[in-house]
Amino acid sequence: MTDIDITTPEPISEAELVFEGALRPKSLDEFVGQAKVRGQLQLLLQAAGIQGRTADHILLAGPPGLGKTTLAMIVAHESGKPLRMSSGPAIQHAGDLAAVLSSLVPGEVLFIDEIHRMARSAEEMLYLAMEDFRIDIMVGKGAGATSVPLDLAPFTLVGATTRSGMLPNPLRDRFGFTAHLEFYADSELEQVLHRAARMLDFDIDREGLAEIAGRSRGTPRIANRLLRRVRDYVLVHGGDADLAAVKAALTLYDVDELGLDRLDRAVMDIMLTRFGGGPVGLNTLAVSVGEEAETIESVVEPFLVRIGLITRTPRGRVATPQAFAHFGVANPQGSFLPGVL
Ligand SMILES: Nc1ncnc2c1ncn2[C@@H]1O[C@H](COP(=O)(O)OP(=O)(O)OP(=O)(O)O)[C@@H](O)[C@H]1O
Repeated sequence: MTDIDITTPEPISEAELVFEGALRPKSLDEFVGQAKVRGQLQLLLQAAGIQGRTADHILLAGPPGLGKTTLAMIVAHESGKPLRMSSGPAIQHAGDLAAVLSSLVPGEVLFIDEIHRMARSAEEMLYLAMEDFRIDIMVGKGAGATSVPLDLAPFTLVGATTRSGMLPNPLRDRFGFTAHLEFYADSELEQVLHRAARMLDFDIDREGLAEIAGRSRGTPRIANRLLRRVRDYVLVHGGDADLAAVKAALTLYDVDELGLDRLDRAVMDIMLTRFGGGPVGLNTLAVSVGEEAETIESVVEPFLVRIGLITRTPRGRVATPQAFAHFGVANPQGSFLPGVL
């Protein structure tokens, strides 16, 4: 495993998906953090329950690994309804979507991950389905083609996206509620880790948990993954699972105190040394580090902005004085203050 793998917010193996499944909170009460979103969802589900109808459609927006799939599962669980899972890339034709929609049972929760990557023709079918629980199916070809309306069972759509800006307005407007998931505070990640350690029967002390939380990029998926690597380390080397063991394990995996990975460091290096701190355009940055602009925009940038290493300006991305200080690079705009972070 490389350092890119370990702090990437996407799942990295089948084994990890199984592991995640076991650790997923099953109810809103067990779900740590995102207090505002939790309260909003609770109200929405309770109101639907009182009126005996399906809950409004829900859009979950935010960077990967913050709990969108988990929340979709919780919505189904709390409504006492089955969950059907699909994803944008799997829906490449309107027919793919029609097959899913026409087989839903009443009240079912349909989760579409990466909904911004669905085919355009399917999007249009979804508008009508979301609004009227109905779709039009085209029968025949050419001049003789006719559209046959098909009634659907009422359902709740839960869409997840890392790029809510890429959703067409007519689709976005049809969601009754959009939840913007935020990165987690370190104290919240400590709770996630505490719960996971208990479930894994792994005896690790508070300081150790706090250290893992601080290096997890505000992301529960990464926190749980780092916990597993520390558990491996203690298993192999013996001794207590304490701060020293955590530091040794995470140094081995090249995860620094801020949780930066190789791609983050590559982006910062290019900005600081080649462009003197910027402004640098997104595409220039992506080409310079050999990555997709989408990955830079939805995965790398939000975290670097959040920890204060870069800012977004109308002219491009700009490194902050803290970034120069953290990487020990002289700031052409001002004085060099090592260790400010
Ligand atoms: N609030 C939370 N409390 C406890 N565990 C959480 C929370 N949010 C996420 N997790 C854990 O983090 C892991 C990743 O969560 P999840 O798969 O829901 O993320 P996601 O946002 O759907 O990511 P992606 O969009 O990449 O699928 C799971 O193991 C889940 O148990």
